[in-house]
Amino acid sequence: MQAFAEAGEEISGLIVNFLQLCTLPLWGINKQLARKVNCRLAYCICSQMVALLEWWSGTECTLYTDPESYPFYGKENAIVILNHNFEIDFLCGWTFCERFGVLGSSKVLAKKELAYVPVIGWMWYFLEIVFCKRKWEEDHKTVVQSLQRLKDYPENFWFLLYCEGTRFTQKKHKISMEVAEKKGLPKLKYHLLPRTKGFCVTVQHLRGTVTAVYDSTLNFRNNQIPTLTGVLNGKKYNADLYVRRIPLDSIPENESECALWLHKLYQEKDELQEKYSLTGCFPGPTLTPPRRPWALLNWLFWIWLLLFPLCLILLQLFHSGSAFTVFTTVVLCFAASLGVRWMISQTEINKGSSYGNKEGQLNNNA
Ligand SMILES: CCCCC/C=C\C/C=C\CCCCCCCC(=O)SCCNC(=O)CCNC(=O)[C@H](O)C(C)(C)COP(=O)(O)OP(=O)(O)OC[C@H]1O[C@@H](n2cnc3c(N)ncnc32)[C@H](O)[C@@H]1OP(=O)(O)O
Ligand SMILES: CCCCCCCCCCCCCCCCCC(=O)OC[C@@H](O)COP(=O)(O)O
Repeated sequence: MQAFAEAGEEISGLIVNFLQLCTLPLWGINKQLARKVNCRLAYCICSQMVALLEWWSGTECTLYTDPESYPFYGKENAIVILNHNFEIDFLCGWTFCERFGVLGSSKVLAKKELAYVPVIGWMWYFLEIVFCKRKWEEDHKTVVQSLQRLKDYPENFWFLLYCEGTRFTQKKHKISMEVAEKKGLPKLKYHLLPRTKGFCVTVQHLRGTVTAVYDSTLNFRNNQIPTLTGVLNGKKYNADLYVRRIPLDSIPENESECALWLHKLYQEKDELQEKYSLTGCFPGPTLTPPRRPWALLNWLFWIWLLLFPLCLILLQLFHSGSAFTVFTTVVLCFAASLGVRWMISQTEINKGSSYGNKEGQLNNNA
């Protein structure tokens, strides 16, 4: 039955991918309309995952931020900087995007491998997500081109940058601190050394389009180690997100100064994490936006549209008594379920890339 439910979820995503494909002719006629339509279609996919987190697993997401910054959230374009320690950090990010109304349009500087993940990766193609191979010589041109395209984007968007470039592991941390030492930079305890090229080029090319950087730090209470499988199994987590709004004007234009600025920011982020580990909370007031019903309604809509007819088909198949048809259906459902499991495995840190490992330096993304 679980395989059948997972197949249903995947089918809904593939239907949306197909609808996105159907918008291709519109791009030539009215590009801004095509972008808006694709934001709505992407919302249909992302919000199903948000619904799983918010409504199915009941995960609580608390926002720590100052009241003066709060009115800007969702009303401006922003670059979001986030620590990269947890398998579901992107999903917690999506939850806040949903609550501030920018879920369909949210963007990220993502590794190229994710472009090939069915449903999510294909959806990103139509959202004009910026992809990189994490090899700067090859990335520079394409990243700049992709950023330039966002200058006239018709919806407010948040552009997520995991400046650490890869998920935190003890081994990657040790290696990146050796790099820090060689560069004469202070050691970080909770973060990998940030890669500055992507940030500097994003600030440079989105200046005038984006008005602020949201320095964000995510943690889970009581040392929870959240996983996507846990969320799908209905496990409740407690996420704390600290967001500090920094006007883009205050970030240096010069590339080396901009890189130094980012290193200093990560030193401050590290101090904040130290405080969290000592006190179990972030400083300052909490101002958590409530969860909205739209993600849940969209999820229920797809369940109604797909699971009910799929169950009927399944029942009819078993009644038909044709061993071949029953066998084929079961095999197809398990194949779809395996597909979903492979997608989930993309979020697992222990199956992560070798980027940032010493051995991986020669063969970056193997
Ligand atoms: C409020 C919160 C909600 C927000 C949510 C908003 C939106 C949500 C939207 C979508 C969610 C989807 C989530 C999907 C997640 C997918 C994310 C990823 O795929 S992360 C991986 C890809 N992204 C990045 O890597 C971004 C950061 N990286 C960079 O910016 C890089 O600079 C680069 C552009 C990728 C290029 O990388 P490359 O390695 O080729 O070059 P660099 O110049 O950066 O690196 C060389 C440089 O680094 C030094 N070095 C060597 N080894 C290390 C090491 N181990 N650690 C640190 N530094 C190292 C080396 O000496 C060089 O130094 P120098 O520059 O001085 O020469
Ligand atoms: C319509 C809904 C379909 C529901 C299908 C069921 C759930 C399937 C979930 C698949 C989600 C796939 C999203 C992939 C996002 C992974 C983000 C991520 O964390 O990438 C890691 C990179 O940052 C760094 O990689 P590493 O160098 O650490 O390695």
